[in-house]
Amino acid sequence: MSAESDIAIDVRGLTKSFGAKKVVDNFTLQVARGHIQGFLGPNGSGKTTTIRMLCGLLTPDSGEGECLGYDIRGQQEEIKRYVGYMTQGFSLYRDLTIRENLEFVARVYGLEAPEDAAQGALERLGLVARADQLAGELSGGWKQRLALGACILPGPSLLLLDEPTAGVDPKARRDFWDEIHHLATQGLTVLVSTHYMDEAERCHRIAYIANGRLLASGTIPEIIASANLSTWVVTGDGLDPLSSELKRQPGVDVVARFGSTLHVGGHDEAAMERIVRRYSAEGVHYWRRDEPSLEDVFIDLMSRAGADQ
Ligand SMILES: Nc1ncnc2c1ncn2[C@@H]1O[C@H](COP(=O)(O)OP(=O)(O)OP(=O)(O)O)[C@@H](O)[C@H]1O
Repeated sequence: MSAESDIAIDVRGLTKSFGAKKVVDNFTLQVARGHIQGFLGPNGSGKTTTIRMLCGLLTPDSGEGECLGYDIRGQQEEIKRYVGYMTQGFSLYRDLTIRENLEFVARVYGLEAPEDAAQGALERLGLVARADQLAGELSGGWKQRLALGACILPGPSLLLLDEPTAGVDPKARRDFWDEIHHLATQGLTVLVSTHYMDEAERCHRIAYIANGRLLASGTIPEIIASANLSTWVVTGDGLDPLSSELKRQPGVDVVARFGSTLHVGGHDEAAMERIVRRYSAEGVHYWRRDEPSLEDVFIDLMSRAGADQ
């Protein structure tokens, strides 16, 4: 890193349009070194576009900032040297073995001893026993792990991971996240986009965007507190008709089904209490006050933003 700053990402007012559509709108974020920053938002909300601006692959229409102390507008080459970017479409050569893939990537990066670098990555990722297996034969979870291994080969200071675990099974996702935490304890900063709530909960801080706008940012308790949502958990029979009915009630902002429960929330606490009293009196359902979950808050943010998902 060029500057001895504790801040790895520091961007202000990033804005980007494609044609007439403003895809990222006045995006501001700071990420401390060694932190895992989660990046969430509905499909098409501008996460990939933001990530591409952070690493110098795309120039913002307006806004400014530094990544690893380098100017995102003028020092793109320096940024690329110290950033590992795992794109959504990250692909490996299916017909090459795992070792050959890693050696190939090491050569592309111009590393001095590609064989040694590949061997180091194999050991670090627990892939030594599979080194001679074709990458095309790996399960989804191992493929992503290999992709992560390729990203960290040149020793980046910052990892930008764009939905790295999409479509990967829960066990493999947990393993992948153990690896991310391991890398962060070694001083790497990680910004990772995801749609999974359990992954969001493993981040130090979260940023949530919809329609290109940053709607919430902070630790999970901070985001939950700032949502100011009074939430009840409802159980009992006939939750689907109840859900449809509640969605039409003024004062109810969130109605979401979670397994055999319904989460119901609103910003107007008095209005919510009136609704709860009325429905509780019917004696059909059991209403219990609870803290809003992170997912409740995101559902609320999304509906308020009018995001189409
Ligand atoms: N090069 C481009 N030209 C035109 N439109 C683009 C381009 N890149 C992205 N877009 C549009 O910008 C919007 C935001 O896309 P982006 O990929 O940044 O969202 P995202 O949050 O990463 O979505 P997802 O979660 O689906 O990956 C989308 O409507 C997309 O179609």
